[in-house]
Amino acid sequence: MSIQYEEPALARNYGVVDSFPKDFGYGVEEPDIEEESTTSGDSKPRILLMGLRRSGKSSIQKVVFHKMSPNETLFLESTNKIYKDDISSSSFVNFQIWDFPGQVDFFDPTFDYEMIFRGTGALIFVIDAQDDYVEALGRLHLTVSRAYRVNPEINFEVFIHKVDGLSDDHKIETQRDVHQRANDDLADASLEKLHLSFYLTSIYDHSIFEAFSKVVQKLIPQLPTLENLVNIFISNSGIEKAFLFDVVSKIYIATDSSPVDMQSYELCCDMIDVVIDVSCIYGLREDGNGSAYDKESLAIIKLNNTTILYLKEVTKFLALVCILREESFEKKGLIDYNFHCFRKAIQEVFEVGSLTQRTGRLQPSSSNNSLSSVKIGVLNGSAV
Ligand SMILES: Nc1nc2c(ncn2[C@@H]2O[C@H](COP(=O)(O)OP(=O)(O)OP(=O)(O)O)[C@@H](O)[C@H]2O)c(=O)[nH]1
Repeated sequence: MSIQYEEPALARNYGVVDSFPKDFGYGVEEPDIEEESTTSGDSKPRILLMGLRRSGKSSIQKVVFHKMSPNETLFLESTNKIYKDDISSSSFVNFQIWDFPGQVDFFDPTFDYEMIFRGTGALIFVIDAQDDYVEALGRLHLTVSRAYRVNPEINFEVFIHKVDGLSDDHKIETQRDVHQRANDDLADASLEKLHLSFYLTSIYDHSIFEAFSKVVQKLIPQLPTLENLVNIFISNSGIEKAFLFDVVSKIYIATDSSPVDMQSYELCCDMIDVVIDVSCIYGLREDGNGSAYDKESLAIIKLNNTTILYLKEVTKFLALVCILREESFEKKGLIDYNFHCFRKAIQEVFEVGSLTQRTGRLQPSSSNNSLSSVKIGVLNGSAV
């Protein structure tokens, strides 16, 4: 069987945010896979999307990275080629997503799975939870065991998908059952060391963005540094929760160490949508030029429950979105000063535009992971 590879034809569909600058989005033409295999040492880390036909792989990719509305996915045609999508979303989230057709036989001798798995950072296996998943579990086992033998460093992620059709009890029961059976299969094959992570996902809510955020975070070696920086920033600024967002995809690449609740995450995602929409309509220059998101991007929204949402640009692709109480916002000068220090530290950690990656992980070519240069003002609420 010969496998064909397809480049994204016109994948830059931002829907309502059409006026994002061209270089704001995702996707650069990639060389053919054959070419890449010869230079696999410096190819971008890959996230593979695998699973049975119609499990929802293409929908996930389109909704998360191309702003397709969930309803539009009803009209997606079946994928019959490997579809490579280059996600150059920010200076440090820099990877390719490969969407595999459901009917691909990975174990066909003509299929160079060794090359594919060798350069892979994460393998996402999508299981349709609304369907009978026995066959999917068999395929999951075959796929991950083969991939693990080639590259034990891969993160194996299982999306129990389309859970929008399931009641809460049914969701939990399905997750427990899938978890149990998949791990039993691994134990039978003496592959206990192979770790699978499970997520309940749907394109009809924010769960797919949250799951993807966690998958991507595992590929960022600087994650502990980023989390530390967010922690230092919020604890010295009276902020309750903060997310460092990739603005286009709404994936959060880091947050503070308090637990993430879906409502806060959704609120922050909605804020990004509002800010970008308003900016697209009213923020561009009269000649239509300019960017909907730039160095000046800043928004403060007061909710009717004494909560404040605060969004500010960090880098060309990243925004910090914070949730805080109204009384903490009285120390706005302190927050602004601390934010200034935070932004500087982030920029030092990731020298903009100078990313290289090795071993399937995302790496900056030059980074300063030291927190020693971070100065944060904490003088009883007054800015320093
Ligand atoms: N209810 C529900 N339907 C979904 C969800 N995600 C995808 N779908 C639907 O599932 C169907 C198949 O989606 P695709 O994305 O084409 O599936 P695929 O896995 O890429 O399929 P192949 O290309 O054949 O391998 C579409 O009709 C989608 O609208 C979801 O979260 N919930």
